[in-house]
Amino acid sequence: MAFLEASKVSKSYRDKENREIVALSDFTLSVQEREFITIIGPSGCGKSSFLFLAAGLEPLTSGVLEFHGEPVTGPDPLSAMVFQEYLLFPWKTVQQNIEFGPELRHVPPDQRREVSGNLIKMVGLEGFEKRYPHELSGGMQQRVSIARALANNPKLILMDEPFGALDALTRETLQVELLKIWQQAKCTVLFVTHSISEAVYLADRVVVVSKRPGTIKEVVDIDLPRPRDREMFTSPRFIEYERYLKAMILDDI
Ligand SMILES: Nc1ncnc2c1ncn2[C@@H]1O[C@H](COP(=O)(O)OP(=O)(O)OP(=O)(O)O)[C@@H](O)[C@H]1O
Repeated sequence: MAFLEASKVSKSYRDKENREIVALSDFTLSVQEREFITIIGPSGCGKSSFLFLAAGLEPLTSGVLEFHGEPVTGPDPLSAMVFQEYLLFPWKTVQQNIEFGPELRHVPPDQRREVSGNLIKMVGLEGFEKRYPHELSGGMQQRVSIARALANNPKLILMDEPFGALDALTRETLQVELLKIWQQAKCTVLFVTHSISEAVYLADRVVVVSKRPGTIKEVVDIDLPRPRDREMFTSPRFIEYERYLKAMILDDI
């Protein structure tokens, strides 16, 4: 049994004139535990919609979607979402933002402190515990968002263009760190991106979604060794994956 199983999932919305917009159709994907999956496709093809369905934040229109063997019917404490906008509480410090989830779950203060201390180390924010979000760069705020998501010890992390708003260098640094965090946290990641190189660099498998209504065009295994390093970006195999994926997306626009 797959860890996350989508079988013939479809999702429709209604626009203001009550016309149906089919965002996803016949979307079938099996994700295994601890896989790193990236999802790419043309703008508006339903990538974010799929994450929202998997997070239980939107109901499906038809099909079957199961997470750890149970139908997804609403938010699950074993999954967490990270968005492009950092969505931190501006009135809370780094530490308080990270401890928010455990606090809601009535985890005692000393245990919460331990959890946030470990995560602050993991995401490289030591020394910034008492800072407020407005005192941090975009990259640091996104580190806090990732730590906050991890604070509930999720098994599945759904990331919607998390590095989309960051400058190129910060983005590269966070890609490297995310892979380390993923390996340490032993979780499964579904990661939506518009960047083909980011998709290849991070993934075990890249899911290519067709233009709307989004359906899976192809799932490409990324046969590059781990741990990944930046040198790979210029390797012939990496460039070949990029070229192949780009052609597939351009073919659809
Ligand atoms: N809440 C909503 N109500 C109505 N239509 C919606 C809603 N959410 C998404 N849509 C529509 O569904 C389609 C798929 O949107 P979605 O955001 O999932 O695509 P995407 O591939 O993530 O796009 P992008 O790459 O531009 O972020 C789009 O046409 C979008 O306008």
